[in-house]
Amino acid sequence: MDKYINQAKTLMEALPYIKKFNNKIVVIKYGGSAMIDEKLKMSVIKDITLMKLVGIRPVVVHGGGKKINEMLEKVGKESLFVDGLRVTDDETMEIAEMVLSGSINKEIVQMFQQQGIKAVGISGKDGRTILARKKMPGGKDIGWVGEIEKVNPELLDSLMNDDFVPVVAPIATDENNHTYNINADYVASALASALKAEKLVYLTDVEGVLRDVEDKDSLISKIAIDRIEQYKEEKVITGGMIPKIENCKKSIEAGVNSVHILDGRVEHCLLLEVFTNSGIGTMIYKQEDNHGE
Ligand SMILES: Nc1ncnc2c1ncn2[C@@H]1O[C@H](COP(=O)(O)OP(=O)(O)O)[C@@H](O)[C@H]1O
Ligand SMILES: CC(=O)N[C@@H](CCC(=O)OP(=O)(O)O)C(=O)O
Repeated sequence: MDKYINQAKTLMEALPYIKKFNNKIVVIKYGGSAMIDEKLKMSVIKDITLMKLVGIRPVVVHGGGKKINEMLEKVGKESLFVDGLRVTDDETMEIAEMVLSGSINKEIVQMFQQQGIKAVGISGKDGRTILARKKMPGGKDIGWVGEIEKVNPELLDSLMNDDFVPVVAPIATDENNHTYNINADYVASALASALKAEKLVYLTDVEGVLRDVEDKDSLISKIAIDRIEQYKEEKVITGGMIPKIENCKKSIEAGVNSVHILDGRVEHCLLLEVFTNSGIGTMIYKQEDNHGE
């Protein structure tokens, strides 16, 4: 009996959130480092399924950096990164596209379909959803790494209007049809901004932004966007966290209501974040909100 009372209580707690998010777009960036095993992957998909069933419009952007590293290792290639971005030569580009658009994208679509949810997998190439140009971080040439020039949300809108969950791989083309590898954190942020999403959630393999990466108890639960540069200079934020946090800032500035970095390895982290008051992970906010840190 107690079990049912508790379930009813949980449902009552979630109801205002269900209403608040009805028909709103939530962009979920599912990072490769949080794709650990089948059980955990399915648990993320089930949470997104539930969000969809209560009327939220989820858009999934996935990464797959870890799997690309594994495939490169198989062909004897080392993975090199500059500020969290993969140095992408011709061969790396080919492998990255095969892994992201071919393998991971279709696996996620298949998992949604197993849950009875309509899903379509695309990359930024499809419907010219993402137009890219070459990115040169600090003037450095790191190969076929793209910067997002423009998002055309037409295809995503029609998929959502037809009740599909769009699943997006972070690959795009430029005007000359060159293929680019784009860090999925940038894609998630650009789509969230273009779609005027209510929420952008990054699922990764850490509790959130940590003051000390080695100490999981050093979580910074709230970060004002004007503190980000300082954290970068102090080397609190390094590697794969750089693209994530820079993009959180961009989305907040573009009007996305809230941006969160969560540990995708925690079961039901998405439900906890979306449907309860007790947020987990790190929330990025605008200075004037005066949330305090
Ligand atoms: N201050 C920080 N707090 C948490 N993680 C950090 C921080 N600075 C760097 N990182 C690194 O960022 C990684 C997450 O980025 P990344 O590996 O690219 O994940 P994803 O595949 O989810 O995009 C963490 O595993 C951690 O090693
Ligand atoms: C340019 C660049 O860095 N592209 C990324 C794309 C995949 C990605 O972003 O995967 P995660 O989200 O799992 O890190 C890469 O090649 O790893």
